[in-house]
Amino acid sequence: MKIFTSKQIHELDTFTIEHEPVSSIDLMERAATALTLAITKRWSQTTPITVFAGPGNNGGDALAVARMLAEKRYSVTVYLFNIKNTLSKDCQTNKTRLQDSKHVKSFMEVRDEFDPPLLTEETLVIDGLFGSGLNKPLGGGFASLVSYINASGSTVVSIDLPSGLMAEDNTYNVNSSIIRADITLTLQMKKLCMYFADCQQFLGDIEVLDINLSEDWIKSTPSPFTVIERNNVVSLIKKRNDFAHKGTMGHALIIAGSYGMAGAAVLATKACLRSGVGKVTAHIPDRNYDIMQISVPEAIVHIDKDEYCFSEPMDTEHYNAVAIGPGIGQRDTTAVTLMSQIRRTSRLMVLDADALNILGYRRAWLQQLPPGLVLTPHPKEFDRLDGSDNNSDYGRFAKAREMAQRLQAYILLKGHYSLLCQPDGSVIFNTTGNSGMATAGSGDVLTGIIVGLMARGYSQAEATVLGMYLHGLAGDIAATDKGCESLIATDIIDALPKAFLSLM
Ligand SMILES: NC(=O)C1=CN([C@@H]2O[C@H](COP(=O)(O)OP(=O)(O)OC[C@H]3O[C@@H](n4cnc5c(N)ncnc54)[C@H](O)[C@@H]3O)[C@@H](O)[C@H]2O)[C@H](O)CC1
Ligand SMILES: [K+]
Repeated sequence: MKIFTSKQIHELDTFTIEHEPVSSIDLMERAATALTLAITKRWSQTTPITVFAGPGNNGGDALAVARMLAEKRYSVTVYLFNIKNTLSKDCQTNKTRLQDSKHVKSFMEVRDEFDPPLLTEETLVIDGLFGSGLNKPLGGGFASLVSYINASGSTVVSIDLPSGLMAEDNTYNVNSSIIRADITLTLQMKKLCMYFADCQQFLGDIEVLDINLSEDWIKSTPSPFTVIERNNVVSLIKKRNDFAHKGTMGHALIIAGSYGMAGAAVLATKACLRSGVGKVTAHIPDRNYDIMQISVPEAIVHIDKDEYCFSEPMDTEHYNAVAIGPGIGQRDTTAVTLMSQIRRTSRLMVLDADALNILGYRRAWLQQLPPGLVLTPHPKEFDRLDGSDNNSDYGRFAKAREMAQRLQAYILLKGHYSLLCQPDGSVIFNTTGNSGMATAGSGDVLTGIIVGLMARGYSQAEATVLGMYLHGLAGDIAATDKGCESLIATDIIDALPKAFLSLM
């Protein structure tokens, strides 16, 4: 599924109007009908409703919804903000239609002074001030109105977007000038901002309302941003050959776990074994030998000459893919060894956790990275790699996208909607996973899955897409049994078989 920018959605609108064909006022009526249905499904006629409409088409939608609700005998009070004395054409038409309707309890057009009405916890506020046409953060009277609505305790339904929220980049927005909706009824498709964690506080629950915008346009218009769907993942899965043996199913090498961090190596290795690969070798310091042998009897264990940490690069020719990082620590010896290991490895490689921290603290080394690496940072690790802090989620997304192009790397940025930035500038958002997966070791499991899939014969792009989807799906399956609060990384590994099976 593609994600389009607000500019593109506007083009989609225009295309639909020309080619369906449908007049723009009838398209607005269609949107309002869907919005009204979504509201009447949830609230009965006894709910007092206050509608705030802006001067553009978001306001036009709101006025049409107000009329439809009033005609269904809801008690509706409407404020239309027309400060500049210009309404969009369809907003103007809907203003006239509303004034002609006999059922609206009260309608007021605000030109300058405005005394906000009493809003109580019983009131349902319909927020149609601004949608995808917002071009800068709200200020002045609109910002005050937004703060007033937010403080009212009323339930708020936002049309298309919470007013004040930009459809894409909210880096420089002002939180207090954005509506905090309980429900956002968004038209046709989710906007880019809806995939970022720092925007969730404004969006509430999101329902996407289909208003039948042109499928031809949607199919034929490219977008660098997409959302993984189940069928994309199912089509990636490789069938196992009936004559397969462990020698033909790939051999993964995992360099992980310094002294005191054996668990990271154990988790990555176990997850890797559950990912369909033939063999897994774990390279660990001597002190962790017994732990690994006992915890994962299926693994081959290769011991570092150092008792405590990763200190000597390995010959990787016998392996199909290599993962480096979970729990390796950040000692200077390990840092130097990491770089020589990267330089001498020609196999597909995933770098995670401490491998990324090492690079984050020695950013000049980034220039020496070969193309084609998979990097799996969480937000903090990415900020270190990028040498910045306080990134907004949009900012981090934009920088990760740029970095993936510059380094020709696959950067999987972990989060609620994990996203994969590819060397060609495309970005794929994941939709599986839950808050229970924000737990120690969860990332080590993901690394194990990805290296297993790469060793098994998947490309970097296939392994990261399939890996992040499976990891989230296994987390979702585990959460149905363990709940988000109690979920631990091992539960994700234990649910991997069911996750795989559900895709077969
Ligand atoms: N394809 C669809 O999804 C459909 C969407 N519809 C609705 O239309 C709006 C977008 O309408 P548009 O007129 O383009 O923009 P807005 O109503 O969001 O606002 C435009 C209005 O606001 C002024 N403005 C912009 N920024 C600011 C600001 N910071 N402060 C004050 N004023 C501002 C701008 O100058 C304009 O006057 C979409 O969200 C849907 O709700 C259609 O109805 C159906 C198809
Ligand atoms: K809105």
